[in-house]
Amino acid sequence: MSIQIGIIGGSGLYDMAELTDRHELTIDTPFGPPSGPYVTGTLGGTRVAFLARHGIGHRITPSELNFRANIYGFKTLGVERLLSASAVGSLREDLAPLDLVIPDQFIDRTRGRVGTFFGDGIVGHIAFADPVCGDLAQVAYDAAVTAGATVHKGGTYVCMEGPAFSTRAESHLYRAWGAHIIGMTNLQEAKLAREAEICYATIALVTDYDCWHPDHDHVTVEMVINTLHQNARTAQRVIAGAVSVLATAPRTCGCGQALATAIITRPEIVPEGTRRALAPIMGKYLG
Ligand SMILES: CSC[C@H]1O[C@H](OP(=O)(O)O)[C@H](O)[C@@H]1O
Ligand SMILES: Nc1ncnc2[nH]cnc12
Repeated sequence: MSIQIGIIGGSGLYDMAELTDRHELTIDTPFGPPSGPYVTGTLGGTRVAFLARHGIGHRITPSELNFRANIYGFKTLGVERLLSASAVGSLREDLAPLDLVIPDQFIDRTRGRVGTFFGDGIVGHIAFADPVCGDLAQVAYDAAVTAGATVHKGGTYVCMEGPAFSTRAESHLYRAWGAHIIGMTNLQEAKLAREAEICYATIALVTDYDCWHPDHDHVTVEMVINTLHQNARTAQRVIAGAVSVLATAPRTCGCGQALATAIITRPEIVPEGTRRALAPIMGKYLG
């Protein structure tokens, strides 16, 4: 049975306790293994698939994440809308720890990560001016308001390579660029989800003021995890609320047709192996 809603949990969100009728699914992909098993289950009456981004026990660094495999796995399950939850540092005074942000832009400060399904004989270029699905972001925002969270709609997420946190000079630079929050994981996910014609939006949980703020210590993992523990219930309520709305809201955005104008390679010259590997992602365009 196809599962249309996916959830990818980041630091501190390794499981969804409310999931009932749970099954673990190990999915192999042409790009290697995803971060771990997908947990399928029912959340408030709706079937969802959950994946812990960094693996069980948090053992995969942001640079080591197999973003292609993670998105491919969701696609093969039938996922059309993917909600991410992520810990972020704040680059603005008014975005305080425990606040939520639903970002709508990214700045890519990663290096050498694979962030596309294209290659190996097929070339395509998706539009990425608006990297987040506006409809899904609105649902996430509304769910956060309903859950009683302090939530900010929109904002620019700097995706840095890590795993070390930023230097103070970098932190000030990102502020000067007008960015709002910083993390290490969302950019490639958003790109690959778009290529896979999956709606993507992220619920960013502010855990710290990074290192620019004169009145706050530099960021530590302990600080991040302590804040996440305080916010875990809220995050789960927001996700559950969003899922209940998505369950009955038809998909009317353009994400499901993102590849319709993107592929430039003549279908008949796409190598057989590439065609086979990409069948779940773009088979409908390859004849
Ligand atoms: C544990 S602090 C740094 C870590 O937290 C964020 O992870 P995620 O986006 O998966 O919640 C950040 O991107 C870093 O990977
Ligand atoms: N300050 C920070 N920088 C990068 N990733 C983070 N995740 C949580 N806080 C962060």
